Amino acid sequence: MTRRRFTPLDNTLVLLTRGYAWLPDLLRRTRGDVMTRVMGNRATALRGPEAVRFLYDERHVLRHGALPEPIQATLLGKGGVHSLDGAAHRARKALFMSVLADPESVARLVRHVGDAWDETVATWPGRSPVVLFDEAAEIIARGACRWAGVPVAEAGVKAVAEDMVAMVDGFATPGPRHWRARRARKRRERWLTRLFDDARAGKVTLPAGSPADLVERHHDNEGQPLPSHVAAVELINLIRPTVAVAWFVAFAGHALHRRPHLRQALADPGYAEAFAQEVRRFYPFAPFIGGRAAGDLTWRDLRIPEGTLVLLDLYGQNHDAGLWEDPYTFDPGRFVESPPGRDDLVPQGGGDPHTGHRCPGEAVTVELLKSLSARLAGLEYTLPPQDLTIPLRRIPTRPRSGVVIDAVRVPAQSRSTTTGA
Ligand code: HEM
Repeated sequence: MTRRRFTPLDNTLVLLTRGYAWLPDLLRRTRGDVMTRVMGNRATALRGPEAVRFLYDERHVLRHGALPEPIQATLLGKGGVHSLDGAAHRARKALFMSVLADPESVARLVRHVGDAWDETVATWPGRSPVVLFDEAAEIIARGACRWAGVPVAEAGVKAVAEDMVAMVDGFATPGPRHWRARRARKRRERWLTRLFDDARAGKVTLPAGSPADLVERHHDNEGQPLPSHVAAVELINLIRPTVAVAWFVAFAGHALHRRPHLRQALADPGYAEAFAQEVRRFYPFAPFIGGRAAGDLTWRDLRIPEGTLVLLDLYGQNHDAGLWEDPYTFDPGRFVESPPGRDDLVPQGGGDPHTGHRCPGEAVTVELLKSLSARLAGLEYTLPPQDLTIPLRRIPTRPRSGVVIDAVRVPAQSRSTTTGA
């Protein structure tokens, strides 16, 4: 019996209205054997660890030309690492790995963000209620700019945080959120292009060894330095997704509200790590990734013509009952004894980050989330009545209220245990 479903109608509208449920529903209906159309392109969708290894093999799927213009003009920028293949990609990726796979560099970032958290949280008792999502974005932006070697006046940090959030928030939607995202990207690319131009003209000095300095001095696979505007895109590719960890911090606040008994356990770094992994698995963030078939391919009994958009269902895989027991239960315990398998847990893509497009920022994400979740759990606060629903139709989603916390108290013990952690 042939099960293949060809759904000839363009699915873009369904994607926009179903959000995170779109691909999981489609794969369930077609039992994983589907050809459809998205944004005018022939597309198919895969899921599971084997599919990860298939898709992240460059002989099968390439990225060049796969990114729609609205995503480049908001989330990712043009000319950056996301759209490269082959030797050009590996050379650029090495730059990111040199910054993000170096434990000392990650620890420096976590320290900067932790210090920014402690400075800011000390002001919360005097100004609560506060919105956890907004505060986390600003705190992380302050720490990330200090770490990256990007000079920002204290008064400018809020605007940087808002622009980084806007680029992420508006990439997958038409309308005002999308136009805000385009304006934010233009503004921040102009800002950082000027920084690189000034550094190259000797008007400013980037702190030696800082991420900004490493981007400025990077040479591509043909021995050429990055043009200033591409350097700006790549520096934003370090700052923007770091600020995006604020989404996970808001989700951590949501999880701690639903399961207050987990608070104490977060003082144990091993448990905090399991908690961070479960936040990344359980809560919806990146729905899927994709590229174009490099030639005519066969995946199991599915024939995929050259040029087809091949999507990997990240959200569906992180909730696949074949991989996870009780996938819709939030349970950090599942990661206490054993860390997640490389190609099982895929909130930030799969495969090997050195050779493929998997996110190079997973260590940063997990370490920041561990540190900030433990700090949050160490505070005393209440949640006033608010809308904590997480709409699955909205990409990217978050608790509608942003997680409002009130009557914040910073216990003396929490101040001494979190400082410098
Ligand atoms: C907030 C949590 C994060 C999420 C949900 C996330 C998600 C992702 C996803 C889904 C991809 C695409 C993988 C693919 O195309 O196969 C990606 C790529 C990437 N991420 Fe992240 N990411 C996060 C944090 C970070 C951080 C903290 C950084 C850097 C500080 C970072 C830098 C990058 C870069 C540079 C790429 C492009 C890699 C390439 O094309 O080779 N991300 N991320």
